[in-house]
Amino acid sequence: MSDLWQNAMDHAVAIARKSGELVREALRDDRKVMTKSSSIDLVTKTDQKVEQLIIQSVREKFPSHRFIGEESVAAGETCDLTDTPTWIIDPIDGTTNFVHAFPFVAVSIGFYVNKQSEFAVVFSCLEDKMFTARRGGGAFCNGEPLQVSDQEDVRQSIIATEFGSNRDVEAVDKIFSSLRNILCLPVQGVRSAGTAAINMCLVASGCVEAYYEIGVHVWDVAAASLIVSEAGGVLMDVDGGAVDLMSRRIIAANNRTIAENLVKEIESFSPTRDDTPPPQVNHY
Ligand SMILES: O=P(O)(O)OC[C@@]1(O)O[C@H](CO)[C@@H](O)[C@@H]1O
Ligand SMILES: [Mg+2]
Ligand SMILES: [Mg+2]
Repeated sequence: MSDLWQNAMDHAVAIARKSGELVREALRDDRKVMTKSSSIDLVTKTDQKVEQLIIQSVREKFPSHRFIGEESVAAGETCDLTDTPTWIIDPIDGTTNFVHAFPFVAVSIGFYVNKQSEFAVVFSCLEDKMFTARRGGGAFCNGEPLQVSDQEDVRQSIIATEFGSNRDVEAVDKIFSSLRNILCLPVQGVRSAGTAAINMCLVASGCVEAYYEIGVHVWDVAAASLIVSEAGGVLMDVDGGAVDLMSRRIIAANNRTIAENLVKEIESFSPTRDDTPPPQVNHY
């Protein structure tokens, strides 16, 4: 039987590769930086250019599809996931890395229908690694199948996490308290690639056992979630329940045992959800 979304997936791979070329060129010539919500929430013209490139090209081919894009939401678009086919785009996951030429930068494209992930593309464009997954069809890197690690012992694991862009002292204290608990289990190592999408692809590749973070956005994790689950991994909320992509909290692990070990150590908190409507402005 032919795959209903094969055409769309082929387009996602092609446009991610083209976007990656644009990112690589910009890395040589143009890394002028602007800020969004704070002095450490960075954006560049390349983030905006890549998102426009992806949205325009998809719109031409699939005019009825919808979008959730990081830079479009920053510009005031809503962040609602409906049953309509929706492309969830992070044009550059790892903008801070990009600005500093730290070599982990990804273009992330997730595709959802009826709120279910159908396919995913994460292009780690400086490593030239194209991660793909199709629901029920497995996960791949440059065409090679991916499989999570079979490690069951958290003490023999590497755990990835990030510090995010929230510098609110209470949140930072919780982030450090969780990190301290996990380090002292002890685990064999803690790593940060600087991009949620690549951290999750490392879980899918079996290089790290798990990744967790509070503060991610839906566009950081929408694509890589399918890559992890199709590589045999699990997704969980930091409190142990089902993951909710809009909640800004995630554990992506090789198996439930490792994920549940992390749940016990993480001091959870709840950032403002991605699907919270912006405050109403009254024009009297
Ligand atoms: O802003 P960007 O570069 O797309 O997102 C990158 C990032 O800061 O977002 C997450 C936290 O929001 C982190 O996991 C990751 O490092
Ligand atoms: Mg991101
Ligand atoms: Mg981004």
